[in-house]
Amino acid sequence: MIKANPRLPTQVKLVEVGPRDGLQNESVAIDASTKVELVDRLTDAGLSYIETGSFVSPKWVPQMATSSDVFAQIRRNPKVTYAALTPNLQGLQAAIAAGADEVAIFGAASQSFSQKNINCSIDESLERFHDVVELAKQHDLKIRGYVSCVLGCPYEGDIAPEKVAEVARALFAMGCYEISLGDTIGVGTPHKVQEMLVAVNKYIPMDKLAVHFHDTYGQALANIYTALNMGISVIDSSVAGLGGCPYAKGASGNVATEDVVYLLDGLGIDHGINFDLLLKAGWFISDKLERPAISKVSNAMRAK
Ligand SMILES: CC(C)(COP(=O)([O-])OP(=O)([O-])OC[C@H]1O[C@@H](n2cnc3c(N)ncnc32)[C@H](O)[C@@H]1OP(=O)([O-])[O-])[C@@H](O)C(=O)NCCC(=O)NCCSC(=O)C[C@@](C)(O)CC(=O)[O-]
Repeated sequence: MIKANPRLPTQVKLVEVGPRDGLQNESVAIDASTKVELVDRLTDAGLSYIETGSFVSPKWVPQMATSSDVFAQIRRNPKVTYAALTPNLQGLQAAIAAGADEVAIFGAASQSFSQKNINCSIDESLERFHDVVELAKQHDLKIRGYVSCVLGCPYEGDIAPEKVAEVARALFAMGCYEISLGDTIGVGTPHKVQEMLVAVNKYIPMDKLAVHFHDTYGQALANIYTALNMGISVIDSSVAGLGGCPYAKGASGNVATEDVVYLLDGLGIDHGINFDLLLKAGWFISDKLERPAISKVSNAMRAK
């Protein structure tokens, strides 16, 4: 028996982004009750962190307009964190009213993506986030930070690792307890991931970083394996591989939670997920969307 690689973590936390990142780009309106059932199923499957919705402008992302209803109707497990994305004070106030356990602010390492996604420059976004963080702290809410386009931008192409490090550092200094590094358009490959993580790690310890890969070019699992080997132990993923960003044309879904769990099982890394219930949650939402999951593992298991 080959010994486990000592550099790999023994335990990984999965941040389930399916109900938010996964569904935000769906063009057909999905009713709140379907989203609620998805979140409840993910809770039952053992996910400890579920990004349940976002409080953004309904004109910009109509699919998330039902987030308050979803938060009101989910069956909460006190051990689970039900989180929401909040771009500004208005969003934060709505998230507080809805009872979100945690919030996330989301910036970008690309000037053009920042403008398209949240209608302001990177510097303006950091100023805005500062106010959000201050109010969240007053409410004892933990804040997660996202940096998008860490390995490429749909408008600008390559992004310098130093730029990613600069934005991540600013969010961390502001008070985000963890920074999730997003390959929004899924163009990254392992060496680029390494370079980017080394740059960010100059300012932020690995145990305060998470990775958020989209699988557009089929590189997500290779990138995750690279990140695990570098000491990352928090991974964002989306049940059934749902997802795509409305402001990143051609970007496909997040890496599927099912695929990540299968990888972790093969590496002997603990994750706390009930694989069978996770698969069923993925099949539930895939049936609702009337298409197969974007997950090789999910589809292979369903075909058995
Ligand atoms: C940031 C804004 C609001 C700026 O949008 P804006 O138009 O500049 O905002 P504004 O402050 O000028 O307000 C304009 C209108 O929006 C309303 N408004 C203003 N704020 C809110 C709010 N929070 N909730 C509800 N409504 C809001 C506000 O009330 C007003 O309404 P009106 O008077 O015209 O009727 C807009 O650009 C927006 O909502 N963007 C969100 C885009 C988004 O959600 N993108 C997807 C998430 S990011 C992502 O997926 C990437 C990630 C995180 O997963 C990681 C990765 O993969 O890289």
